Formats: sequence, C-alpha cells, structure tokens
Amino acid sequence: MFKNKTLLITGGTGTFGNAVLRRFLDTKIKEIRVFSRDEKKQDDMRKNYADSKLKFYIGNVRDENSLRDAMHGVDFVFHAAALKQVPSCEFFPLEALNTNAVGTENILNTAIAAGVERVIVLSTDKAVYPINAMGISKAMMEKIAVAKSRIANNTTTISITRYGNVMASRGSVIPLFIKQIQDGQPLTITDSAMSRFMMTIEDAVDLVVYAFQHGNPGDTFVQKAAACTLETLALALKKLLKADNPVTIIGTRHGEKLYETLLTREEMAVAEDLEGYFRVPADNRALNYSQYFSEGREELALEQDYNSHNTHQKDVDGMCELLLKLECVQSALRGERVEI
Ligand SMILES: O=c1ccn([C@@H]2O[C@H](COP(=O)(O)OP(=O)(O)O[C@H]3O[C@H](CO)[C@H](O)[C@H](O)[C@H]3O)[C@@H](O)[C@H]2O)c(=O)[nH]1
Repeated sequence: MFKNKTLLITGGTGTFGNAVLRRFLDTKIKEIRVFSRDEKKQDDMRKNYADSKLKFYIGNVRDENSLRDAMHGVDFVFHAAALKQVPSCEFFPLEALNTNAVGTENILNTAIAAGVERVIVLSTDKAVYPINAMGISKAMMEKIAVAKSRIANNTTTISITRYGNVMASRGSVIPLFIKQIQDGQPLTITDSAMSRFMMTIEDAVDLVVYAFQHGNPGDTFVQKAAACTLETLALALKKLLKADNPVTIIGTRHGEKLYETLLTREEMAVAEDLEGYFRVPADNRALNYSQYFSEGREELALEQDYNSHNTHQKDVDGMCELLLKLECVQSALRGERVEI
C-alpha cells in the first residue's frame, strides 16, 4: 500500500506519530517525514529510531511557507498536528482556531498544490455538537476539509477520521489515575457518570489506515469504539493494580461534556455501516438550497446520535481486559513507576 511512497505526518512527534512509525517504518515505504515545531522532540526521535527512511522538518502548520518544502514530492499526508488540550484551548481559543482550522487550510492548500494523492485529517468526537474551543476549532477544521475535498477531488482525496479518547495518550486520565494509585493518593474523578469512548493508539492507526484505503473525497470515518464511565474506569484500574485508594469527586472541568458523540443523528441517517466502522459521505449538494426545499428527510426521525452514553458500555471486567493492552498498565503491573 505504501510501497515506494512518501508519507508526511504533521504533529509527527506525538503519540499518534510514534504509533504510525512503529507500524510503517519496517515496511517497503520509501520515506516518512515528520513535520513539527519542536526540535528537541525531533532530535530525540531521530536518535531513538536511527532510520534513514525517517526525515524531519521543522515548521508550523500556521505558516504555509514552512509547509511547502516539506510537501514537495509527498504522496500521502496524515494531518495530526493540533492544539488538543481542552482546558488550554478554553483560555486561548484563537490559538486553537489558528492551529486547528487555519493550519488545516494551509495543509490542504499546499497538499493540493503539490499534487499529493491523499490526505487524512484527524479530528475528534469533541468536534461533534461542540461546546469547547478545542471542539469548535476541530469542527471548523472538518468543514474546511469537506469544502476543500469538493474542489480538489481530481487531484487530492481528502478524508476525515474522528476519534474518541485515545487511552493513555500524553496528559490523559489513565496514566494520571495509575500515578495516583502508585502515590497512594485519592483518584480524582470529575464525575463518576461521565462517559468516554475508549480507543487504543493501535485502533487510532487502524482507523487512519482504513480511511486511507476506503475514503472517497470528503468522507468522515469513525470506528465503533468501546465506551465506559469514569467510575468503571477507576474501578477497573484499582482492580488490576490491587489498590484500595479512595476517590475524590473534583467536578467537571472547563469545557467538558457529560458524554461525547462520535456521529450526530443527521450523520447516522446517512452513515454506511461497515462492520467495525461507519462512513459518512460528504454532503455534496450544490449551494442551491431552493431545489431541495420540498425534500424532507423522513428517516431522520428514526435516528439517534451515536454517543458514549447510548452505545454499549464496558463493565469493570471488560475494561480490565482493554486496559491490559496498554503499555503503561503493563509496566505498572511490573511495579514500574508511571510518569505523566
Ligand atoms: O483528574 C481527572 C482528569 C480527567 N478526568 C476525566 O477523564 C476523562 C478523560 O479525560 P482526559 O483528560 O484523559 O481526556 P479528555 O476527554 O479531556 O481529552 C482527551 O481527548 C481529546 C480528544 O477527544 C484530546 O486528545 C485530549 O488531549 C485528551 O486529553 C474525562 O471524562 C475527564 O473528566 C477525571 O475524572 N479526573
């Protein structure tokens, strides 16, 4: 699939970039370019992988100039660069918009100009019915991607993937709970009933690869993911690590939702069920609404959105099984300290 091809990953030094490298460096891929802002993280990565297929580009997605050289000769792009911490985006919403929306516009413009074959942009469930700045900026990013896909569909195929929470990604709740358990601290739960879709990083790479293989211009892909409440998550971690730490309820943080939604009911009405995934085609009507005025969508009335409250929720044992796949849980079980 990637034989003799060049892949560019924006935000490539993060959890997702590393997982992509683990998956593809040993294949017949020609080159993987990591595009990011942080020279230190790139240098660490360069030493860590020591692989001549891996090339590094310093730049910022907000700056189209910095993207042009990186994009030259690229076949495929995975666009993962983003501001993604909910609380910081709440305090700096324009920064979120500049990186997540304007940055994506820049990526797509330079990719189309360079004749890139396929671009997958990474979004999040927080972009659906968004209430926080991070989600709103990602929702705008999705709109930009769909709009660009309409004009670029002869040159560049642009598709979108939406994730739930990637378990144990940097700064997330699972390593935090493990550390609290190891330190003998109470587990700080925001709201026991709050639920989240839980995906492993390998699931996240699978989703991008699936979108890559099956995406038509403007399609949005989600993976049918497990969900659980925070109470279940905390109980599962305590059970696995044989801990009896108490729990403190700290209350919902800035911009947080009780549950997340992967597809709206409007999207569910048109979504194609592909076993492990849903594909939502782009709305490719022209900008001429009068001709659709009389065509109501009756099937909408039957649909529900697809969210982490109404989907199948894992119980404690089900979560234990899923958590055991995580490296940070495995190392905690070996008695190693988990850093956050
Ligand atoms: O001390 C804490 C911290 C978090 N939570 C809860 O744990 C769940 C997950 O929180 P995370 O901080 O792990 O994740 P978020 O849902 O806030 O956001 C995560 O998913 C996003 C994508 O949806 C981004 O990737 C973001 O960086 C990543 O942290 C939330 O319900 C949150 O309320 C707690 O109960 N206690």
